Amino acid sequence: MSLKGRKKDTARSMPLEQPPIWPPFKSLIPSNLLSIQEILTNQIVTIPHFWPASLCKTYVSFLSNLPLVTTPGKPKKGDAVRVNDRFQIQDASFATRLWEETGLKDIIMGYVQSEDGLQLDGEARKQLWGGEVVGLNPNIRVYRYSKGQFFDQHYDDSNNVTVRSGQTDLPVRTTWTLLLYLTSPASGCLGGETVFYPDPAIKKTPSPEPVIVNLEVGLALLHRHGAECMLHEGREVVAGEKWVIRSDLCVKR
Ligand SMILES: O=C(O)CCC(=O)C(=O)O
Ligand SMILES: [Fe+2]
Repeated sequence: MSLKGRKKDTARSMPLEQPPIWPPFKSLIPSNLLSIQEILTNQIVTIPHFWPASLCKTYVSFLSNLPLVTTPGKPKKGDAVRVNDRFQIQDASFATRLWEETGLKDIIMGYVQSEDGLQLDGEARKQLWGGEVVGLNPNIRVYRYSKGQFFDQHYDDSNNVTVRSGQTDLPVRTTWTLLLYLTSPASGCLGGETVFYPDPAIKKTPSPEPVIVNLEVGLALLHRHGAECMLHEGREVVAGEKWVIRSDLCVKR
């Protein structure tokens, strides 16, 4: 499919809002016990148990009190249909905390590497993440999908943003989407799986089976976006509520 005319997940931001006072990251498991699981080569990985269930629960309670905004009825031309409630904030400080204080930086950068996960050397790591990773997109999005809500098929764009590094603002580019699931069937949420649709290896031949990522409390899902993004969707929630925190991996420009 050509890049033109693709349905996009646009993330128009509303700056000037005061960031929330996010709860502290309690009871995280040590980063050397986290692993990167490959779901689809070069496209989708997961980090199981990235957040413990207790922290996810704390966050769902906290996020429920934020001013979430329900999707405006009709999407703008070229935008995907997203039917959910969203809170969006430019919060460089939270993005840095999420990157540095949760073990994410350690495992993405390969400072720690568990035996049962994806093993990468420096070059392979750079190839996979699309450059030299420097942190997370300060554009933080929180989604709540109630029964009947979904995110229709779309592609995620790569964006040029800046991340704070010490005293300077670094020009960066987003390369992978980060989705952190806070709910799952274990917490009463049914449906809502994130589904990816691979293109056929040879044009005009049947497409491979979709890749379904099931919700798991505390699981982080990362998928490549931009020009090599796979068509994907958030399936309709059929019971309970699906809560997700979204950011993106950023590499140096
Ligand atoms: O909620 C999901 O499972 C998918 C979210 C998504 O595709 C997005 O944020 O761009
Ligand atoms: Fe997406």
